[in-house]
Amino acid sequence: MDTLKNMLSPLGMNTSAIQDTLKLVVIGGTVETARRASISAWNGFIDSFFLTAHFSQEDYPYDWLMHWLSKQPAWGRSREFEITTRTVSRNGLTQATTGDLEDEDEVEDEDALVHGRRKRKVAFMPSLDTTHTIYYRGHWLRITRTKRYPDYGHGASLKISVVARNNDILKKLVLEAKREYEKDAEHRVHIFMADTTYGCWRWNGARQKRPMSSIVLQPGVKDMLLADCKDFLGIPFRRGYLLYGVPGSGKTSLIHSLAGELGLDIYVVSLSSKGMSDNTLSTLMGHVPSRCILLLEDLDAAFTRSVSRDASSTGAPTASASTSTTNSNNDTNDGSTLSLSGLLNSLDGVAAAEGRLLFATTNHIERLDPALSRPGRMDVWVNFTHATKWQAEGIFKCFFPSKPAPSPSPASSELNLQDTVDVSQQNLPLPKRKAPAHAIPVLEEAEIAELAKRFADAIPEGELSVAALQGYLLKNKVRPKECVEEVAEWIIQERETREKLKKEKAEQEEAKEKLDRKERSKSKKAHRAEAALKLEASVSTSGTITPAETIVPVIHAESSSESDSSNGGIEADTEESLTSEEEPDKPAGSTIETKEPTKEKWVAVKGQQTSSET
Ligand SMILES: Nc1ncnc2c1ncn2[C@@H]1O[C@H](COP(=O)(O)OP(=O)(O)OP(=O)(O)O)[C@@H](O)[C@H]1O
Repeated sequence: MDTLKNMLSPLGMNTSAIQDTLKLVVIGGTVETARRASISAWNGFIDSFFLTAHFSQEDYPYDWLMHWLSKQPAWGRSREFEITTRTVSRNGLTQATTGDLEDEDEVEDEDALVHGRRKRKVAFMPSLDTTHTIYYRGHWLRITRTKRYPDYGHGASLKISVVARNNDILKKLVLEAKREYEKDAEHRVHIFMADTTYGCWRWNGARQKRPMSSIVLQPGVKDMLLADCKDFLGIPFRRGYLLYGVPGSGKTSLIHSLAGELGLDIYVVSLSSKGMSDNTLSTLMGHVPSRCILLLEDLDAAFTRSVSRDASSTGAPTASASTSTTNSNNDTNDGSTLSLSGLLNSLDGVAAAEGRLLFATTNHIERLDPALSRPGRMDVWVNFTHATKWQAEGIFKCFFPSKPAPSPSPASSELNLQDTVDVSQQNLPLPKRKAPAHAIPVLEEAEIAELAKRFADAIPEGELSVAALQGYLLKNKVRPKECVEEVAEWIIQERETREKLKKEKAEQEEAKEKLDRKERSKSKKAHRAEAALKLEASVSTSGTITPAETIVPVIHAESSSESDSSNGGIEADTEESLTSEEEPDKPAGSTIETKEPTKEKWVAVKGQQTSSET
C-alpha cells in the first residue's frame, strides 16, 4: 500500500479516496466470487445427489404432471399465486385445482351460462419460478414451473428434482400422474381447434361427455350412426358423415355425444377461417392423431370466405371454388387461399387413415359442391330438421324428472329415458357440489308423460328449432306444469319476435344499401370535381387541350349518366349535389361543362365517339 502511495503522491492525487475505492473493489470482488463459488458448489451438490427431470409444455407428460400437481395440497398451498381463468395445462383438463375459487352459492356446474356466456372458473396457480417441495412416497420433490417464452404466453416447463439413487421414483411419479389424468379424461371429450396462423391444433377445452340419450332425434338415427361409426372405426376405408339441416337442431351436440361414446377427441376445422390455405390444411391434416373425430364445420362457408353464416353469406361455391385446381382465384383479402382441390386432397388423405372419422356439418346442403358431398367423401347423410312433435315430447321428458314407476314399462322406446329420478336430467349438467337452489318438482311418470304429450301437441310441427325448445324448457325448469300451460303464449311470442327480427334485419339491410349508394355518389362527385379542376388547370396553363385530357371528363360524364339512369338513388343524390354547386339547368352528367372550355371539349369528344361508333 505504501508503495502505491508513493507512486501516486507525485501525481498529486488524493490517495485516501483511491485507497477506499480499491478496498471496495477488492471486497466486492471477493463477495461476488464467493457467491458464485457457493452457487456452483450447490449446483454441483444438486447434480451429484439430485435427479432432475424436465417436462416441456409441448409434450403430454407435462399435462399429466400438472393435472397431478393440481390435486396436491402442497401445490395449492403455495404462497405466491398466479390467478388465472385459463387452463392448467397445454391441453390439460380444466379440473378443479386445490386452489380453485368458486362462489358456492352461484356455481353449480362448470357449463353454467350467464347471459349466454360461459361462467369462468378462477384458479390459483403457483406462480412461475417458485420452487415447491412436495413429499411423495418417502422422497422430497422440488418442483419449479418456468416459462421459456414469457412474452408469448406459452412454452412453460416443469423441473422436478429429487434426491434419489436412481430414477425409479420419477418413473413412478410420471406413471401415476398419467393414470390419474387418463382416468379423469375418461369422462371428458377434448376439443382441439385448428390454428391457421401456426398450422397447428390448439386445445380448446374438455367437455363432460354427453349421453346419447340426451339427444332427441327421430327413432333409429342415433343407433344407426353409432353402429356405423363403430363398424368403420379402425378400418382403413373412407367414411364421411354429413350432418346437414337447420341451425340448433343438434348436429354438433350429436357429434360431441358420439365422440364421448366412442372415446374419441374432436379436431375442429372451420374452413372459412382467416388464413386457411391448401398448405395449412394439409399441415393440419398431417397432425391429426389416429383415433379421433375430424369435424369440418360449416362446410358450405368454405368458399365464400364469410366466417359468419348470416343471410348475406351466399355460401354458394364460386366458379373458382368449384372448378379451380389452383388457389389463386380464391385468394381474397382475408388471406384465405384454400382451393377445392386442396380441400379434397387433404380430406381424401385423412379420411382414409385408420381410426379417424370425418364429420362435416352444414346449414345449406344445396350450396355444397357435388365433389365435396358425393359418396366416397360423404357416405352417410343425416338431415336435421326443426323440432317435430315427437322430439318436443322427448326433450320435455329429458328435462323433467319423474318418479320411477313401480313396474317399469319395457325400455323399448327411446322416449323412456328415465330410470331414476336424476337420470331424467341428462340434458342438464349435473350439479357438482350441492343440490340446485330451487329443487325440481318430481312428478309421477304418468303425469310427466301426460304433460309431455300436451307440450308436444302445442308445438307446431317443424317450425321451431330444438334449441329454441330447450331454451324455453330451461327457463321453466322448475315449473313443469306452468311450462305446459304457458307454451301456447310462448309460441305466439316467438313468432312475434321472429317477425320483428326479420323486419329489423330488412330495415338494416335497406339502410345499409342506402348508405352505400350515398357513399358511391359522393365519391363519384368528388371524382368529377377533381377531374374538372385538372382540366381547368391544364386549359389555363396551355390554352389548348391534349387528347389525353379530353378523355377524362368525357368518361366520367358518360359513366355517371349511365349509372344515374340505372339507379334512382344515385340519380337523386347526384342531382341534389349538382344543383347546389353547378348551374341548375345543366344535365347531371355534365358537371365539368360549367366552364366554357370544358363544355367545348365535351361536345367535341362526344362527337368523336358518336362518329366512331357509327
Ligand atoms: N335434437 C336435439 N336433442 C337435444 N338437444 C338439442 C337437439 N338439437 C339442439 N339441441 C340443443 O340445442 C343447442 C344447440 O344445438 P347444436 O349446437 O347441436 O345445434 P346445431 O345443429 O349444431 O346448430 P348449428 O347448425 O347452428 O351449429 C344445444 O345446447 C343442444 O343441447
